[in-house]
Amino acid sequence: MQTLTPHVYWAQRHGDIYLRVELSDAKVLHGIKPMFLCWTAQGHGAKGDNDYEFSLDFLEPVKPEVSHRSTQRLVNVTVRKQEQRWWDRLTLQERKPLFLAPDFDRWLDESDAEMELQEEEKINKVSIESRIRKDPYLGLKKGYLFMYNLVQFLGFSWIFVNMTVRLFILGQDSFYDTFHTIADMMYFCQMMAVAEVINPLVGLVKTGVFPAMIQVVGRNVILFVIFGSLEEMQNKAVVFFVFYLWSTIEIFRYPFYMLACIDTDWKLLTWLRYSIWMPLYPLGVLAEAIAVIQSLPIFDETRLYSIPLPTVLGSSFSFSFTLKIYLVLMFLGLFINFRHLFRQRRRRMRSRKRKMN
Ligand SMILES: CCCCCCCCCCCCC[C@@H](O)CC(=O)SCCNC(=O)CCNC(=O)[C@H](O)C(C)(C)COP(=O)(O)OP(=O)(O)OC[C@H]1O[C@@H](n2cnc3c(N)ncnc32)[C@H](O)[C@@H]1OP(=O)(O)O
Repeated sequence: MQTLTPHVYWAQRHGDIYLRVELSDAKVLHGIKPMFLCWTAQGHGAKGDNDYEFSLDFLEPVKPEVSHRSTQRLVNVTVRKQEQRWWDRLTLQERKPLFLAPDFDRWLDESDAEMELQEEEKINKVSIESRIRKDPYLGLKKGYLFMYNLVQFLGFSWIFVNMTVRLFILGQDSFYDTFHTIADMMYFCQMMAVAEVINPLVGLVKTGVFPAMIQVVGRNVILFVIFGSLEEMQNKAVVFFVFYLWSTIEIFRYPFYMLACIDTDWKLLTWLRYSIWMPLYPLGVLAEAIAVIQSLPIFDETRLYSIPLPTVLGSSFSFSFTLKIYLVLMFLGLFINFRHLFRQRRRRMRSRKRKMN
């Protein structure tokens, strides 16, 4: 038996490549690399029973999984593009291989394929919406989330505006009594923020519980344990930076969520929600780390939260040791949440790009 090349017909969509190979009773083997497909089969083609083979150097990378569907007359091969993009041609080399021809049964030009994509998206949206509509408590859930976000937005806006005005009027002096003017409102907002761990837990919002837990536990340790329980920390400038960094993101995040509750999306607000965390988050963690470091000697001196030990093991177990471990956890938490937010941003921006197309 000699190895022959079968006739291959191709067409594309934004996400897929369709290949139709004219072979019957084919037993297929294939190998695929990011930009290369090697396809071999034993089957019945134009020249009878033979080994058939072809290879393609793709114009752009494709995914490693290939799906085959053999019928009595032909083999349909679907290859997924790595990026959802229209290709100018199938192969890397400009000259089309002789065995390859357009599959006019499936052929669409770019604008028709876009229309097909939009139709599919519309159908998906309708089916998702009809599934959602089945939830009898949806209105109640959205109402609760809207009110929660509104209250948080008002709280953090009060904090942000108050601190900004005081900064303009008092300059650096405002740093030192931030805690006494802002703490009550911050206590209120951060206690409410515990709901952000509960919401995904009970399925009210579709996001991970762990990132929210890191965020809420992380902030509340700083607020209640470091600032709240040590008077010596309360008139330090670091309180200003921690509170200012926290409230800056929240005056964008909560209105973004409020709009999401009423299925509205403002481009600039979405961009701000998914972008300004990039400088703010590391700065926030840095400010929090400075607060923890400044509190270590105070905990050592006051022995607050120290655990008394039997005399053979020393006098007591200082809370500052726990805080040193916590410092390491903070940077681990920063890494986990930075990655989470980065993924959320990419997902959001990608879905926006698709909507615009
Ligand atoms: C287990 C305990 C371990 C303890 C370890 C302690 C380690 C300590 C580490 C400390 C690090 C914390 C540092 C931090 O305090 C510093 C700062 O905050 S500095 C200031 C800058 N900070 C930020 O930018 C972070 C802001 N916070 C957040 O973004 C969130 O809290 C976070 C959990 C990090 C991410 O939020 P989420 O996962 O919810 O992502 P999305 O916003 O994209 O939302 C996903 C979808 O859910 C919908 N959603 C979410 N919440 C709501 C809501 N309240 N109302 C309505 N809808 C909501 C949202 O619309 C998205 O929907 P869709 O998918 O349809 O777009």
